[in-house]
Amino acid sequence: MTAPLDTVHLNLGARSYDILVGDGILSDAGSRIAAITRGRAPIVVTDANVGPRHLDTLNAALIEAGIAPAPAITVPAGEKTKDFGHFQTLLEEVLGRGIERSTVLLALGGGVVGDLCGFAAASLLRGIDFIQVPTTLLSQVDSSVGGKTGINSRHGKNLIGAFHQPRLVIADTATLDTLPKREVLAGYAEVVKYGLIRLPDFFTWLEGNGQRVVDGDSAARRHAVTVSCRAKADIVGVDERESGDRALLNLGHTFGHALEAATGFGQTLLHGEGVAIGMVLAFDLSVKLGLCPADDARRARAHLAAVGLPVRPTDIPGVAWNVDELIASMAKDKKVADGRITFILANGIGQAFTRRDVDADAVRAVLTEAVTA
Ligand SMILES: NC(=O)c1ccc[n+]([C@@H]2O[C@H](COP(=O)([O-])OP(=O)(O)OC[C@H]3O[C@@H](n4cnc5c(N)ncnc54)[C@H](O)[C@@H]3O)[C@@H](O)[C@H]2O)c1
Ligand SMILES: O=C(O)C(=O)C[C@@H](O)[C@H](O)[C@H](O)COP(=O)(O)O
Ligand SMILES: [Zn+2]
Repeated sequence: MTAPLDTVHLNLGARSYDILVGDGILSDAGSRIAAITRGRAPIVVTDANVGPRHLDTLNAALIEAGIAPAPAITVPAGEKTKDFGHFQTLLEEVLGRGIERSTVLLALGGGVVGDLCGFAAASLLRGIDFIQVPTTLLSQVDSSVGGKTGINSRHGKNLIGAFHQPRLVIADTATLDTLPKREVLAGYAEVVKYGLIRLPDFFTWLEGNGQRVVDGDSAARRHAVTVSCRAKADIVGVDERESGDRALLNLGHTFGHALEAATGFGQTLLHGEGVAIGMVLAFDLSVKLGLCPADDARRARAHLAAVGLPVRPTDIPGVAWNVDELIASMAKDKKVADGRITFILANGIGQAFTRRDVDADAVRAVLTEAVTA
């Protein structure tokens, strides 16, 4: 039985690849994987939550394609795994398997596994192939696509990494059936991001149907993942290395990454939750600067809140936010140029743009209001 799938193509010349989206497609994916590994077993990297739930399906697909699976490498679950220590351990473990330049890594998991495994693939033997099998909503709509890989530093989020494109992405939306609700919501923030950046009609669709996506309705979920992947592929296809429009995908992230850093990259604030709050702050800043109608900011905030996402820092219990620290952290953002932070702002829903010279007093005022609200 072959499950129906949508194919999104990311066009990057010699580095082009397909993103396959569908409900239950992992079981049928063995031959697609075998075509890349040339019939050999990939080295699967997964985490302690995902392996027990989805490794059997992947291994059965490999066996059906005539591949005897190798034992998977399991890393601890969670954001703290995206650090130097776990990166080193992973590299040594993969090297211990006796790899060649034709060895293929396969990331089975969320954005943490994908970013870590992708960076390992970028580094080992100066670059080997890897395949993404994302198992969180966030990784299916965002992190598995586009080739940003890396780890965090004590100086900030994703400050060490490489652009390294996967050879194939297999987004089986059925894997989301085992994902905890809080993680589904965190991923949903990145779905909303595409609407807020440049797809106003998609945002309107989400206002009416987003709850179905969050609740795991199969058709709605597949539609949301496919539209998101198409939106990201369109942007990355013209600006792989973020010299222009790719920065729009960072809507909410300058604030969000600073909020994540302030909470120590753990369970207090998930990446997607930081992005939800950050997008609301970006819209608030746009309104304060007279660039965006207040009603558009209200709609963005209202929708994120309606599905159950945090929309202001004070929605996160038990954190004493420090505005100076947040601003210092934002100053280490990768989009800083000539000492000035680049913000992603919006003229309205679906009308995001980048702006370098943002009034520092306005940024401080927006943050101060948000942490005291
Ligand atoms: N490279 C990019 O372009 C990009 C884009 C967005 C986010 N990111 C990064 O992605 C990371 C966040 O990714 P994430 O939200 O997927 O987090 P994650 O990888 O930590 O996964 C979230 C949690 O869900 C568990 N999990 C994963 N799949 C599961 C499943 N199917 N069933 C049950 N549990 C499951 C994981 O073990 C983990 O505990 C952040 O580090 C962020 O910076 C990268
Ligand atoms: O792919 C991109 O480009 C993005 O910005 C997607 C973001 O959702 C993602 O969180 C990314 O990792 C952030 O990139 P960074 O360069 O700000 O670390
Ligand atoms: Zn993100």
